[in-house]
Amino acid sequence: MRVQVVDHPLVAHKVSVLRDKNTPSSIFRQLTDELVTLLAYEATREVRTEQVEVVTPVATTMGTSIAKPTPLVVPILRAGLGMLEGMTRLVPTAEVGFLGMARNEETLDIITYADRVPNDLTGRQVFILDPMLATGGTLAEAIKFIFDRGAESVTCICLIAAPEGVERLQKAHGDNDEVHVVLASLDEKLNEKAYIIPGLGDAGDRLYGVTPPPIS
Ligand SMILES: O=P(O)(O)OC[C@H]1O[C@H](OP(=O)(O)OP(=O)(O)O)[C@H](O)[C@@H]1O
Ligand SMILES: O=c1cc[nH]c(=O)[nH]1
Ligand SMILES: [Mg+2]
Repeated sequence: MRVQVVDHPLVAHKVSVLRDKNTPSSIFRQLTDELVTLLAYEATREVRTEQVEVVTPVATTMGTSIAKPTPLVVPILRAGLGMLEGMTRLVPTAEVGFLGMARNEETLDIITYADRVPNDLTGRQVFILDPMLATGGTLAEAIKFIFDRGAESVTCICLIAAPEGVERLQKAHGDNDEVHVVLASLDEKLNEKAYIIPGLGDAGDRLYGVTPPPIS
């Protein structure tokens, strides 16, 4: 497993505004969208391509095209949905599946409440979108879910991670070279409620302005 923290002043600036508790949902959504595009640029470096013939107005040349099967993007509902548009803007030919997952805030167990992902992912490069990697429970489960359907590789694009979550993924997938995690920030730690410190609070609530009932 490879972990990459994107070290760029624009990323650092936008993450700092996201963290601010006074940043309203409208700006939070916009910054999330912008950050995904910056992270996705790095995360897609190894996307499979093929050579194609291109006829310019003056010559014929060989060009590069994203190969089939096209990348599959999987946002983890709810918060990952805030990252979808930024990703598909950068990779418009990508296909999209959806996974609804929520952690029970008491037990920290993960509940998968929606599976809208194709059954057969044989040979596919999959990009999982979720802004927060806290205990790592959600992503560990999501990565396993995607590989169980036959995917070739999984790249997770997250905004903020806790070291505890990265360690959990290392334990689960450390020996798999086909797992890649791209982050905007690796924070200090988790607090006693498993929230990332300093973090930005609950990403879903901040994106959409509401706190849904607990899931069980
Ligand atoms: O690493 P973990 O400890 O599993 O926590 C991270 C998960 O928590 C958040 O989702 P949440 O369960 O709050 O659902 P939501 O997106 O609907 O708010 C976040 O978007 C991750 O999916
Ligand atoms: O800090 C955290 C931890 C889990 N989920 C979030 O949205 N934020
Ligand atoms: Mg939430």
